[in-house]
Amino acid sequence: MPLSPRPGRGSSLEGGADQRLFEHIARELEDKGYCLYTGGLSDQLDYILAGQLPEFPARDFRPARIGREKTRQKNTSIRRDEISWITGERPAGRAWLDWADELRLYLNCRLFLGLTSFESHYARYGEGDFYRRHLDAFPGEANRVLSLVAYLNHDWAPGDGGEIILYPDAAAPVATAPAFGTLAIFLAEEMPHEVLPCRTERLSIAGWFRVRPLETPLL
Ligand SMILES: O=C(O)CCC(=O)C(=O)O
Ligand SMILES: [Fe+2]
Repeated sequence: MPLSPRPGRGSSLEGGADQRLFEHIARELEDKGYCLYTGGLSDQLDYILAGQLPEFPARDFRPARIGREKTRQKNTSIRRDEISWITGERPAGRAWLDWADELRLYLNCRLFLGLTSFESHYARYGEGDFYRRHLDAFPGEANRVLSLVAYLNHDWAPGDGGEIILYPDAAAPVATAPAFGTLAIFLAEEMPHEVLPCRTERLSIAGWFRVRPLETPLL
């Protein structure tokens, strides 16, 4: 399915509706170190995210691992999802990477973050799957700086589990259901978080803005 900008509505590359969302994210990051956004998507982002579902690549999912490069390992007591890296070869994935790049440039201007790249994968949690409390980056490694998760689950019900819980340093934990249109953005080195066990399939895209390019290929 081709996924070019929605006809007649303007590309997000031209700026527009998403600028308000970008500014909201910047403010929340400044204030709290995270943003859990449930405020409604622009037409463009709604279209981009809805476009991922038909492309959800059924065959190249593989069990997620923890750690990076030499220390990478599968550990199903910590993490049970399956992932598929987004390479940008397919139109929906490309549109998502382009959108994330606009956000990267905005946040660089606004918060001087110096983000240089973005890596992202689809994630599929099956019934009973979870991701225990963790950080997305080891402090001081100057690697993954900002995490971005977009949820793709229409009709997510309260009993379906799968909430993401953020654990801010100086405030009570916050939980959000992985409903379609919700975005979670948080500082990767500073925000412990977890995914509670799911009672049904849970689809998402997770990505990380980095301050230096990948040294080894994605596995
Ligand atoms: O899917 C989520 O809500 C968060 C996933 C996550 O923490 C990760 O992939 O590192
Ligand atoms: Fe994480």
